[in-house]
Amino acid sequence: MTAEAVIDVQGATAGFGGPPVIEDVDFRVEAGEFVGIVGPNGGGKTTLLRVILGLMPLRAGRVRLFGEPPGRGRRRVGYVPQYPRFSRDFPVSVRQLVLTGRLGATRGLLRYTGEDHAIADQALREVEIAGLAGRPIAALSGGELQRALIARALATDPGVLLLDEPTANIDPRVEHDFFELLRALNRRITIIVVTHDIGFVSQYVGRVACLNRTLVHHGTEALTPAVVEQLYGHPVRLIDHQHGHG
Ligand SMILES: Nc1ncnc2c1ncn2[C@@H]1O[C@H](COP(=O)(O)OP(=O)(O)OP(=O)(O)O)[C@@H](O)[C@H]1O
Repeated sequence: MTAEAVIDVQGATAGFGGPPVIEDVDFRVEAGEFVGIVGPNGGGKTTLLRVILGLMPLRAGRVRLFGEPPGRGRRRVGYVPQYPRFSRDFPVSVRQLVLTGRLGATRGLLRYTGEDHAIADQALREVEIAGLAGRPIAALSGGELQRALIARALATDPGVLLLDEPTANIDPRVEHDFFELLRALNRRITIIVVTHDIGFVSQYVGRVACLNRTLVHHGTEALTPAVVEQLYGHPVRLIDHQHGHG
């Protein structure tokens, strides 16, 4: 018997009343993998993440997270959404933001424990922004805020990290550092990252899943221009950003 998958999506179809946004998607992720999900705007990437988390009903198919229905399994997912649900001007420090990752574990008690603080500090060290712990989140760069959000997700002690477009507001030089960080985190945790950036991500991840309503490609073999053309409907250059902008 094979080890239980972290994520097991079978034949998933979902949408918003009109035609399905994702259709008959099979998507399986094993423990320890680093998987990229790419695809055009509106291709259904965020929808697939929401289906995985049980935040959107399925019209057909089945989802298991750590072998459980998503409503139960999602407690073990560190989700970093595309647009954080708080205002950047909200007057909290980086440490306070990361500590909110412990709220699920405090079981409604209004005080964080010493252990919560230790876990939050460790998460800040792991994403290499311990020096920014006392800074208001309003005073962070886009890249620093992303690291703070990942630290918050890590503070929940997750079994998998799910990141939706984490590099959307990051310039290519910082993006390289950011993916290096994800690569380092992947030594101990399964990571799934949604991105537009097809050329860049394939240098880092072990596997790329290409989603444009259906899963166009889902393998370990390198992306070919033909697959990319099928995905976007037109040829796309696979640009290596490291040698792009100066
Ligand atoms: N709440 C909603 N009601 C109706 N349609 C929606 C809703 N949310 C998303 N959609 C539609 O579903 C489709 C897929 O959206 P989704 O956000 O999953 O795509 P995506 O691949 O993540 O796109 P992007 O790369 O632009 O973030 C889009 O056509 C979008 O307009």
